[in-house]
Amino acid sequence: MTDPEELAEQVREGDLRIHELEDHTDSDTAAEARRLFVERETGTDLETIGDYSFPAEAADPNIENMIGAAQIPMGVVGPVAVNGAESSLSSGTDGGAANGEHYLPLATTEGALLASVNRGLGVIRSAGGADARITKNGMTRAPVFRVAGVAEAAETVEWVNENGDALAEAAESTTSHGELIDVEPYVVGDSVYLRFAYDTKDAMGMNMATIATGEACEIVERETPASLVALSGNLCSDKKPAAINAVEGRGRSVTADVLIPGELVEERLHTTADAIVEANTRKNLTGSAKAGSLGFNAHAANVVAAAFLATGQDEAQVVEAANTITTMDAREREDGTTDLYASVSLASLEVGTVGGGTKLPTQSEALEVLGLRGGGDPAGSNADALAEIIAVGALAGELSLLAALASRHLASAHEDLGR
Ligand SMILES: CC(C)(COP(=O)([O-])OP(=O)([O-])OC[C@H]1O[C@@H](n2cnc3c(N)ncnc32)[C@H](O)[C@@H]1OP(=O)([O-])[O-])[C@@H](O)C(=O)NCCC(=O)NCCSC(=O)C[C@@](C)(O)CC(=O)[O-]
Ligand SMILES: NC(=O)C1=CN([C@@H]2O[C@H](COP(=O)(O)OP(=O)(O)OC[C@H]3O[C@@H](n4cnc5c(N)ncnc54)[C@H](OP(=O)(O)O)[C@@H]3O)[C@@H](O)[C@H]2O)C=CC1
Repeated sequence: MTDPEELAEQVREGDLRIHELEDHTDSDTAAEARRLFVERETGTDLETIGDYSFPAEAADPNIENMIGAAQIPMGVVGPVAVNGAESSLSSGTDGGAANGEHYLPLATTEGALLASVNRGLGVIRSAGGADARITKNGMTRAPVFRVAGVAEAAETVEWVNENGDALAEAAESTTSHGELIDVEPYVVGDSVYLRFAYDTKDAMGMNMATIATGEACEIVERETPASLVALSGNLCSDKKPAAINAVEGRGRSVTADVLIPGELVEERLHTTADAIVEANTRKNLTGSAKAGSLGFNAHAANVVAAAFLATGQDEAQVVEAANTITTMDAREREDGTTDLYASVSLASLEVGTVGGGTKLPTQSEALEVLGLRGGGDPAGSNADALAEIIAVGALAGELSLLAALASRHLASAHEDLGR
């Protein structure tokens, strides 16, 4: 059937359920029929929501009950200058995945954000670029098992610790890319949690890790007294603020840093290294500690969220992906002037360049702008590079916002650009 009016009427009369439309027609007609139904039920006009530019079929793996698309303005900042081949702060270190200059697409509704990140990136470029490195990589899934008590818990943990190879064989039988890196057991009374960590290469890897862990759980149940209660037991920890991700990492743990000459701070950020350091200490460190914050930064979430929306990452993971500690340090030079050392460390940045939302047409174009669409060579290098570039973007945002605060420009900037 191809008449959206007729299909909408069938939904209204209860002859068809709203999610069954794709069983009777193509994806675009189904979305149109659903839109017509919703328009009539709610007395609305959904013309703009319905005005999307990609075939609805392309979004079949990404959404159910589709009626159209939410359009978020997308801009570009940069270039982001990343010194992947050689460190600018020390010698003889291994290279990073991203190297050179990359334009970074960001999608947001917050005026002044791109201007701010752009300013920070300009300063980083003038300072010779930032270093960025992945220091840990592992996407986690932690099922919870029931045991009778502590004796069975210990028996289960012992078996797991001695049978890593059997667990890896089972888990890796479900994927040609994923590799099981580690299984960390945790016991709480009669519950056993096994935190599986995978190298998921260029995929963010949550489907991959979940499917692989499901397979490994079957052996755990067969070989130990443990009985699976839930494939995710929240020690993973996915889409919740959690200290375990901040400490142990999840996805990519990535750090970026830069040394900015004092005169550049004064010229381009209208303040001094000392003033930025004081703002960082009193705001991002002491203020965050007093607030009981999990992150110790100003607005890393702004860059992470905008990059996630632009490049098709799972937006709910901004919860942990933005978990960042920002440090700023004044480094005195022999001539008596003071440079600014600045860093961000994102503990659990979950990103991919294949799978999930990265395949959607606009998101895939945004990854193309970065030169990072699809799988990397070697596998995993594109997702590593994306993580490093986002980290440098976050560093730029921290620098610019802290400078605006130190020079008392935040309110005026948002009066000018954000209203
Ligand atoms: C707004 C600026 C940058 C002005 O800063 P400025 O130094 O007066 O700007 P400028 O006109 O001299 O330009 C400097 C550079 O900024 C960039 N720039 C400048 N304007 C634009 C523009 N229209 N579009 C794109 N880029 C722009 C651009 O790179 C430019 O260099 P150029 O290319 O000209 O050589 C500065 O005041 C600033 O960064 N303010 C901070 C704003 C900010 O960071 N907002 C973030 C959101 S705040 C928030 O969400 C979280 C919060 C605050 O609640 C968290 C917390 O609690 O801390
Ligand atoms: N299931 C869950 O519990 C959760 C799911 N999600 C959703 O999961 C999705 C992301 O899962 P994810 O596993 O990343 O993606 P997909 O499920 O889209 O799978 C991506 C697949 O791409 C294949 N692939 C091809 N080239 C590469 C490469 N270079 N590197 C890595 N893999 C490659 C892999 O296949 P193969 O494995 O065969 O090698 C991989 O499994 C998102 O849509 C997200 O919203 C989010 C949170 C929880």
